[in-house]
Amino acid sequence: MGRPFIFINSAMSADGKISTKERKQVRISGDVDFDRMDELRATSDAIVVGIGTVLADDPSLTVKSKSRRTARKASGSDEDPIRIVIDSKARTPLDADIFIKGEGKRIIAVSGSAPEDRVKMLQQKALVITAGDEQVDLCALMKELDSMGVKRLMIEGGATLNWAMLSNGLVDEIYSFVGNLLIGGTCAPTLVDGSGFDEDDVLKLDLMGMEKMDEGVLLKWAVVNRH
Ligand SMILES: NC(=O)C1=CN([C@@H]2O[C@H](COP(=O)(O)OP(=O)(O)OC[C@H]3O[C@@H](n4cnc5c(N)ncnc54)[C@H](O)[C@@H]3O)[C@@H](O)[C@H]2O)C=CC1
Ligand SMILES: Nc1nc(O)c(N)c(N[C@@H]2O[C@H](COP(=O)(O)O)[C@@H](O)[C@H]2O)n1
Repeated sequence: MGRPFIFINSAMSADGKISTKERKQVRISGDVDFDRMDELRATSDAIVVGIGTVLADDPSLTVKSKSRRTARKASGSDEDPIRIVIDSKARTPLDADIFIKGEGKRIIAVSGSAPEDRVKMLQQKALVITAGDEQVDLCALMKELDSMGVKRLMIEGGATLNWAMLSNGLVDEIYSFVGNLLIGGTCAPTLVDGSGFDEDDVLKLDLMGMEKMDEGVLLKWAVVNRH
């Protein structure tokens, strides 16, 4: 395939929102779903987020369970998967939690349009990969990650990155926890934002499974990619 197996994991409200209109993080998942997410992190080679998520949430993206961290270590891996930020203009703050918390490699994926001084600063903290001219070229990046040994890749959002990955045919499966709340707001991000598909071109999914979890439901979808 020339790229890793790629899945999106996300939590959304019953009306499809993944955070508020101010892009403030909301606890949508319950304990069981957060634990399922932790297992997905622990069994992935790398976790990817967009710069919008880093600026909004400052996530650490670490594996939370001590036993899972220990098991990863025992199998010769770092306690945390490689943590990757898609950041065309190299805006990741130098004091972001992904640099401070956990262990293992960090990658900042930038484009040719990133300011050189910012790239130099980030190189003190992470491996910086340049792919694409104005925006990160996600297809080229996925190929490069594959050649580095990343075979199982978890996408943790946000809405714009999810769109970019899906519209480039780069996603195999989506795991979406739907929580028992409404967030509302025309501008609140949804599972997939971006410019959207045309009517004749909508992306089809196959339902792989559904399960009641916490006070919501977990939906598992396979993406029917066109190529
Ligand atoms: N409930 C959940 O499961 C999750 C919710 N979120 C929420 O999502 C929101 C952030 O989502 P967004 O603002 O959409 O930001 P995002 O995290 O999707 O990052 C998008 C940014 O990535 C950059 N980028 C670089 N190369 C790109 C490319 N090739 N294609 C597209 N974008 C590229 C652009 O600067 C773009 O604005 C936050 O409010 C956060 O709380 C984020 C993760 C999980
Ligand atoms: N799966 C899930 N459920 C929720 O209810 C959420 N609010 C989120 N949010 C995302 O989780 C990330 C936080 O990671 P750390 O705890 O800092 O490791 C962050 O990206 C949130 O947007 N996810």
